[in-house]
Amino acid sequence: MSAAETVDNLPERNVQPLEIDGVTVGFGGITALDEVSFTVQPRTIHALIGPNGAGKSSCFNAITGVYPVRSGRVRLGDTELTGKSAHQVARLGIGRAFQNIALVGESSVLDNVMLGRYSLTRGGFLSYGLRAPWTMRAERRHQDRAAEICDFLGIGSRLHQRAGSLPYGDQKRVDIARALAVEPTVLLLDEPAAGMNSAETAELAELIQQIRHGLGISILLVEHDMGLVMGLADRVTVLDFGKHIADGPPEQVQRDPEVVRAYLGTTADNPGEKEGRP
Ligand SMILES: Nc1ncnc2c1ncn2[C@@H]1O[C@H](COP(=O)(O)OP(=O)(O)OP(=O)(O)O)[C@@H](O)[C@H]1O
Repeated sequence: MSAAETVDNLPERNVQPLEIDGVTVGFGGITALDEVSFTVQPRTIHALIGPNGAGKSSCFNAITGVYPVRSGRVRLGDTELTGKSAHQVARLGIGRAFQNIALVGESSVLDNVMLGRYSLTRGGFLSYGLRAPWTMRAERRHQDRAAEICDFLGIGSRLHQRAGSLPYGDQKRVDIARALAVEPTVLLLDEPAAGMNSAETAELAELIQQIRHGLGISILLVEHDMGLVMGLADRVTVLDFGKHIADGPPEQVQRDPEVVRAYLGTTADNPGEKEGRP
């Protein structure tokens, strides 16, 4: 491992706009995202909403290099993310917490957060396996940073507990800590409030604000809990059937007739039923 991989020498990061520009994603005959464009401005909380099957997850997967894009571009400032692997995208500053918490339940909180940290090292697990002294020094510094992130998220006292033994809300924090461990300038949160009660959701809202203000990064949020979205987001982008249908501040978007139709949409033949939702 080279000195460039030590914690102090991680690249300085400016928080840049994340630009999704005319992105199309498809699977065979299905167009999951159809020339979608929007920009997440630095240090804002930006929500991406839409009914089931609207293309929100596909959009996250296109940004993070999990799904290939058929056309269009994803850029972070001047840096091209299009066509990069998930690992490269993480290294370039995009952290992602998943809808279904995917922690290694038997491992400690610290070890789970360190999984995010390894994406910052060129050699990854293999170089740690060799256990050279400089590698071990670097690992300690990465562990210190992981512990700092956990402290910031209020789980500093849980570092050595089994991740799987924690209450749901704390497991979500570990998941977010792991995403923050890549030192992102943009954090993608995929339905963070899913499965939470109202008290947990209120705590989550506070946590998201704390991340934005405390770390000064941008947050792109996919969420079905409209109370959370409207209370938190600076800007909201709405998708429906893979298309971008609205964009603006929450109070404007929730009055938009296109958005109301997408959520409450009825067909003339079948009033009261949603139009062809899967
Ligand atoms: N891997 C895939 N293979 C085939 N079709 C897919 C795949 N991923 C998504 N789709 C299809 O793309 C469309 C958009 O799905 P996507 O999961 O992106 O929507 P979503 O807005 O995230 O929905 P939800 O709110 O239900 O999670 C749907 O028709 C879905 O069936």
